Amino acid sequence: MKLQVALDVPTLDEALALARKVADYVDILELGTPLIKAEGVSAIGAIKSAHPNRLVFADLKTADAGELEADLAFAVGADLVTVMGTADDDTIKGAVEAGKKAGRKVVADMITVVDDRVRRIQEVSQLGVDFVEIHAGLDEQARPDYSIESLLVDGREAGVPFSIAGGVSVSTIASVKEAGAEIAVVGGSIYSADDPAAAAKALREAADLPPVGEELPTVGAR
Ligand SMILES: O=C(CO)[C@H](O)[C@H](O)COP(=O)(O)O
Repeated sequence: MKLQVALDVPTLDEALALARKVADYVDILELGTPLIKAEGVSAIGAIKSAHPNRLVFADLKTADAGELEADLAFAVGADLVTVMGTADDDTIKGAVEAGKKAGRKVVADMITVVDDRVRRIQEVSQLGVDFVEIHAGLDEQARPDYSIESLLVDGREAGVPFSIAGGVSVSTIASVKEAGAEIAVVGGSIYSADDPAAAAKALREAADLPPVGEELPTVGAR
């Protein structure tokens, strides 16, 4: 399993500073959606230039014009982009097409509630995304009855490559790995910590992950 940090901070300067602190302990650096909205896609290139041997994940959460938006992010250095798992099938196919052209990866973000999430996960996988992010967003996490467990249940059942995002912490990351996730995505547990580097290191240790290598990590089915 790989560890992905979500740089959910509002400015590029803060994202660069946070990335610098945690880069030794994470495989993937994610530019959160608010950061991309605030700073534009050029921020993707800035993070990639600063960390060429880390995968850079652009959390575009594309809802329309899949090929166009993915093209924009790949052109400036994104290794992976997200498209909404509940977007129109043609939007997802467009993003997949952009991924094929660029030789980069496309992730379907399953953040939106759907009646049968496992079925939709399998459908988007068939549309060609590299993996799905089974995800409870910040608003869903804020509900008192929120538990990460339902994400893990669906991941186990879906039978396709997946990542998990939704308040992953040092106390849950081992269960994320045990469920078979390829990637654990961690935002708040790292960026809200007094010492983000120590938090990222502790997450790695809690999941018994090997040290981050010098090579660019590989993720996804192809
Ligand atoms: O995409 C996101 C919110 O939409 C977050 O980046 C993702 O949920 C990870 O952050 P956290 O660990 O705080 O949930």
